[in-house]
Amino acid sequence: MLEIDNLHAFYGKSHVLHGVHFKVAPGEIVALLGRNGSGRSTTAKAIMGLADAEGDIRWKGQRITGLKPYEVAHLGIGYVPESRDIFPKLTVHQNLMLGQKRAGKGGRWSFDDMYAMFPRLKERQHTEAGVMSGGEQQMLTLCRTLMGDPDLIIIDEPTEGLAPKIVELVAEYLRTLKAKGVSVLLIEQKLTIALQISDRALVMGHGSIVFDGTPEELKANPYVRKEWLEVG
Ligand SMILES: Nc1ncnc2c1ncn2[C@@H]1O[C@H](COP(=O)(O)OP(=O)(O)OP(=O)(O)O)[C@@H](O)[C@H]1O
Repeated sequence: MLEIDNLHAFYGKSHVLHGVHFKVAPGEIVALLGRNGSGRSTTAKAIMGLADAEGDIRWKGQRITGLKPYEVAHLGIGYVPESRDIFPKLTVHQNLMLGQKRAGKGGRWSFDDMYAMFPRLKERQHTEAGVMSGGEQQMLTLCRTLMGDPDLIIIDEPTEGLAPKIVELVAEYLRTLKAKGVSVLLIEQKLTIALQISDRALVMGHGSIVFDGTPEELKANPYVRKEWLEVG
């Protein structure tokens, strides 16, 4: 479904991705792990047309390298960046309505689906998004992207800074996506959560993929965990 081969990315003269290659199959949750600065966010940005990229990014057989961000989104790849991405002056419900623009009313998700996943958003549906807490804005960003009905969603550090209870809700959200056939590329620091919910784990180091295997294979590989993830 998503196939990446020999991907290089650049910030000006700085060459930060060096031949990245991996695949995401339909309905698969793939965790993209690695230390800070290893190139995970840049990989997401390169796919979304937000970083200078060379190489092959294929989506459903079509080469999408170098497309504009709105073109990539239009093809069905949703992106939830690390920074919260909401319209602060609009209400929660209005934010979700804007998210729905790509899908129209024919999408697989309803407002009620979002409110069932995150009841706090239902309580606050008429509240201006900008006055909500960081965690609530994070939930809204996830839901707004999902309302566009992507077939793949790329999520950068969704649990960063969230209370454990909300982290559990986010994990449940990811399981719901998978149950409805949405693929997920999950950039995550929390190894335990990432390994619990993912079908496959990728580890990046210095702008390359240094491990690609199942969560069980990663758990059984102390070398990769110690060398590239700093856990024993
Ligand atoms: N806008 C930028 N301009 C120049 N260099 C950048 C920029 N963004 C990231 N880099 C560099 O690119 C490399 C990869 O960074 P990237 O953000 O992709 O890593 P990461 O694994 O996602 O880590 P983090 O969680 O810290 O973002 C790092 O060396 C980083 O310093």
